[in-house]
Amino acid sequence: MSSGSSQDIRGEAIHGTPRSGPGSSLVKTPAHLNSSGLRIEYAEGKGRGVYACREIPAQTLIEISPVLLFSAAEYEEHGRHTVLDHYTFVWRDGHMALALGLGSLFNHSQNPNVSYTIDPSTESINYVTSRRVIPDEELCIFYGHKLWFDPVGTTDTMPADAIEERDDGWGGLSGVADDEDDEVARGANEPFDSFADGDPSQLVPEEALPFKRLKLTPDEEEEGMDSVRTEEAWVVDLPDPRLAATMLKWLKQSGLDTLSMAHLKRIRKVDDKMSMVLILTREHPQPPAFPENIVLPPPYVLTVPKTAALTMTSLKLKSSLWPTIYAPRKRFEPEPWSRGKVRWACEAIKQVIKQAREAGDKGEIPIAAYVPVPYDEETRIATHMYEPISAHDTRTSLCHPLRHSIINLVRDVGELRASTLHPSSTPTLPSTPAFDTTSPPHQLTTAENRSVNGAHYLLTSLTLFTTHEPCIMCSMALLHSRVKEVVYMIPMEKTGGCGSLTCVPRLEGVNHRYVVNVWKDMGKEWVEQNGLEVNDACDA
Ligand SMILES: C[S@@+](CC[C@H](N)C(=O)[O-])C[C@H]1O[C@@H](n2cnc3c(N)ncnc32)[C@H](O)[C@@H]1O
Repeated sequence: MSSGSSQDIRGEAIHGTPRSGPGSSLVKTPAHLNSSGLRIEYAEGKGRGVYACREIPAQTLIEISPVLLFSAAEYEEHGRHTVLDHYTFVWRDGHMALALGLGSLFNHSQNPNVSYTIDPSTESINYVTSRRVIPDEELCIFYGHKLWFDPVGTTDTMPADAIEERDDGWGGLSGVADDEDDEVARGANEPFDSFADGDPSQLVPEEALPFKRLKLTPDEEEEGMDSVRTEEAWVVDLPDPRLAATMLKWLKQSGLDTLSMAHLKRIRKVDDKMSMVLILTREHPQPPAFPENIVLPPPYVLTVPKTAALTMTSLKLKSSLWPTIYAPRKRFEPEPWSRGKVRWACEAIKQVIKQAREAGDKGEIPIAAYVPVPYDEETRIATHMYEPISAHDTRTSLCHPLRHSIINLVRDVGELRASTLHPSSTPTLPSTPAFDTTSPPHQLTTAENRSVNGAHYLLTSLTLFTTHEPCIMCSMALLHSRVKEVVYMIPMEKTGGCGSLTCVPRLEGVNHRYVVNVWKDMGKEWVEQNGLEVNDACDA
């Protein structure tokens, strides 16, 4: 597993000296209490292995193994000269790791039925089935191409390049998918059907989802003074504490009591000295003028925190500038997904790919977007979405640089919903091509306008799937549309507004944030084979 060169030790173990390494079959295998229906058994020519006692659906979390970490030096000096060399692999920061529990007993297969992700925060590895596993089937992971033993198993045909590079230890496991990296699961041959069976109400563990959710809010918040965000405000000293009530009343009446300072306490008391923060200088560049009956010293500018304190440490730091409100935020807790909902997403992804391919066949840029009928009944009723809607890119056919699939779709969905509320208001829906330039739009009456109330561009509560990452323009349009969630497949390094170039819903100050889910990386080859490759400068 390690990248050491202790061939002799490996050789001894592989060829089976009892108790000297993996593969000794002189000892009975222990029972295992793992509740996922796994057992340990000898696997012909491989030593112990992990087997399924019953059928296990795809994407089931079957084991969480804590790991023991060794420093690189400790490992180099001791570990690698022992049998541990068969079991340890490269972790992060140069550490070596030994999986406890069942983790060290999964054998290698070229066609694995189990994938794994490391979780550095709990120093553990999660093992998830990448396809349906039948009773008594051996559960195997993929160690990588550089093996240090001769793999056993009919399907384990070694690629030539792997044979050449064989003595590199458990290099493959150094490629364990790290949840901070993108890879979610292996077994990419069945990318969209792994959830086809199993209980639809069963919740899917985060690491088994076929997409990765982008974090929209930072976890760490201002734990050092240099990271505290500040701005300037007008402050006045109150020589007489009784003036505080009069001033508060005046602030309210004069409209200076704005929400932008809700994170600050109005009054600061240091020893006997009382001061009051009045207004941010960006909102009021000049010092506010007090009414004649209130006699106070002139206001002065002071640096104050820009936001509330999320942690006790930041409260202490911020309050040293000005008393600040403590408002611990719930960490970003993503909504759990059930197998049924993942299945729904897989179907939507298949649809959007189909639409994009068809667009490509017609000579358009092969990018499409799709809003399926919402998964749950409640949202279907609330949104009036009983038909899926899709749109593709029409920049080529309409010779118009703004006809991106998402812009087309936002308009189509919005208009469909507006027409559901007011059938007379939008007579030509959904429009294909998405921008019908021939028929003039119906002019809404004032009353219609009021009750449609933005429904003609709103995607509130809906999930939008797109083949390619939305560009910044489209990401902004999605923000205005109040879409709930966006799922995309192909990141757009040069133009993407949902994680690549920037992440619009993560920007400070935006008044709506939508969830962004990035489908697991299908690889460049897959993109090419499916006709979804677009010019680097193109965006969705
Ligand atoms: C992490 S251990 C796996 C558990 C091991 N079979 C045991 O009994 O402890 C890795 C070792 O298992 C053996 N092994 C794993 N997969 C194998 C395979 N496909 N064919 C042959 N040996 C295998 C090799 O000896 C390897 O060094």
